[in-house]
Amino acid sequence: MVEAKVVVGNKESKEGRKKWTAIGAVLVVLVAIALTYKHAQNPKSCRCAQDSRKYTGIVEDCCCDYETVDSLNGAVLHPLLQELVTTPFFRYFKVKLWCDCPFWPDDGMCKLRDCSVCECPENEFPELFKRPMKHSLPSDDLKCQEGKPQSAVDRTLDSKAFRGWIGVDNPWTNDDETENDEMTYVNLQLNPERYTGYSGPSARRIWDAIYSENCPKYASGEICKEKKILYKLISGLHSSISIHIASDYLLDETTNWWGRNLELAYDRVLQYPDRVGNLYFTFLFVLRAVTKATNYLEQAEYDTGNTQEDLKAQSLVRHLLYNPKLQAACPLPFDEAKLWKGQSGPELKQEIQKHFRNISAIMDCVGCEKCRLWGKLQVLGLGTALKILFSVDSQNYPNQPLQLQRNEVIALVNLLNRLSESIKFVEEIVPSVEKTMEKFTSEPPAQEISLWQRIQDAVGGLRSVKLPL
Ligand SMILES: Cc1cc2nc3c(=O)[nH]c(=O)nc-3n(C[C@H](O)[C@H](O)[C@H](O)COP(=O)(O)OP(=O)(O)OC[C@H]3O[C@@H](n4cnc5c(N)ncnc54)[C@H](O)[C@@H]3O)c2cc1C
Repeated sequence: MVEAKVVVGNKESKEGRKKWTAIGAVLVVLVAIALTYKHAQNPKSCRCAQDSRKYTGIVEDCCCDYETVDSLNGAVLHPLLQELVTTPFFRYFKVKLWCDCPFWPDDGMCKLRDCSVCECPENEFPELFKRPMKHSLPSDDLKCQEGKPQSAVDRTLDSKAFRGWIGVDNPWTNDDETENDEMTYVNLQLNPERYTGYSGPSARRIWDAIYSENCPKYASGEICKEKKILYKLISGLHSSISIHIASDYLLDETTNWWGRNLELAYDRVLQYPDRVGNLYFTFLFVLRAVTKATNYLEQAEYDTGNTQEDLKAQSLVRHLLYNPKLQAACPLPFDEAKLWKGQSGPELKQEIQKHFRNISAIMDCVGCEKCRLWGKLQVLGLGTALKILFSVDSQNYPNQPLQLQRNEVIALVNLLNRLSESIKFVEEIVPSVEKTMEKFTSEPPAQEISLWQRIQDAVGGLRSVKLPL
């Protein structure tokens, strides 16, 4: 009996399996039809389901892919730069903070005290920084040369051997960087780039003015590659600024609670693949400038009077310039040699230079001190990258060596660090945001209210909520 029951039971279960297989097959067909229909309605959501990692392949106009940038940045560049920018040499930036707008009067719309910059007390910044010309060569000082110019010593060798900081003009930027009473030193570590509340028509007018500098004459027609590059640099910087606002946002003003605002990151940057692409482009462009200036940066002096910290800065710079992983994975992040070719090259370069100088001048119109500080620093950083890549050709003209000001080097490295932080943020956040967006788009609209709560929860482990100050 027992055996018979077992046999009957097996028979029953076989039939049952057949029945369930048939139901399963029908379900599979139904799901396939539903997915095909959904894909036709919303192709993006299906793509996201298959691959939540949106950014793959070569970064447009660059020589390196997204995956390599992410892994290099995470493993090498980000940790290195984070340490480098805390050294005394790189943390003090000289800047004119007066709002001295040549285009329209200041209409600052800054709402928060976080807008203002904490300047350095006199005794805080390095002694050596106060005497910037101490190391420069008195090449045009004719007082001690007894009249005849030919009696002057040829200092070519000296100036090669001597690696002091001198004041040289940057044709890409507007500011007069030479020492004057209007300049203040700011400790960048005390003034992080984050949410300040600066917004509305004032901020919008600045961005509009900056973008209109890109192609004022070509708005209707084609943009040449060089102009496109200027646009991409500005857009990449804009993405980075928005990411910093989102990553350090005042979530609750009454309790002074700071943390990540992922909705803002998504609304302003992540939902636009071109803005993310431009961020990666700008990062690679600046990285290329840094590596191209290797000889100069390697030999430069990083003196602030604090031997231990200065040696650390020098050693970190070398690690950055000669990193084997960087050299192997992304030896030429961006190929500047492809630009400025053809007959109109030099004029085009001058024209773009003029536009970039205007962008630099517009920074004086930013109606929020802290935004102005970081705006000026990062535009100077971009101007320095442009100068390194396009205004100096020491390979073909060895008698025109690259010369940078201390402030330019500080701006360049701090800009690279800011971009590296933004890339890290995007890389960490994109898969979770995309996945949550995918789930969200496949669920009924009743869930809408909790979307950002769910994204926050999904990336909860990555969140770094700041305690009230
Ligand atoms: C130089 C500068 C520095 C600033 N620094 C800070 C700061 O440190 N902290 C702070 O809280 N605020 C800062 N702001 C203000 C901030 O950038 C925004 O302007 C503000 O938060 C209002 O944002 P919004 O939503 O109106 O869009 P905005 O960011 O002002 O953008 C304006 C328009 O530009 C376009 N756009 C946006 N992003 C891109 C992109 N990546 N590429 C191409 N086009 C784009 C869009 O059409 C958008 O509507 C700064 C502004 C400027 C001009």
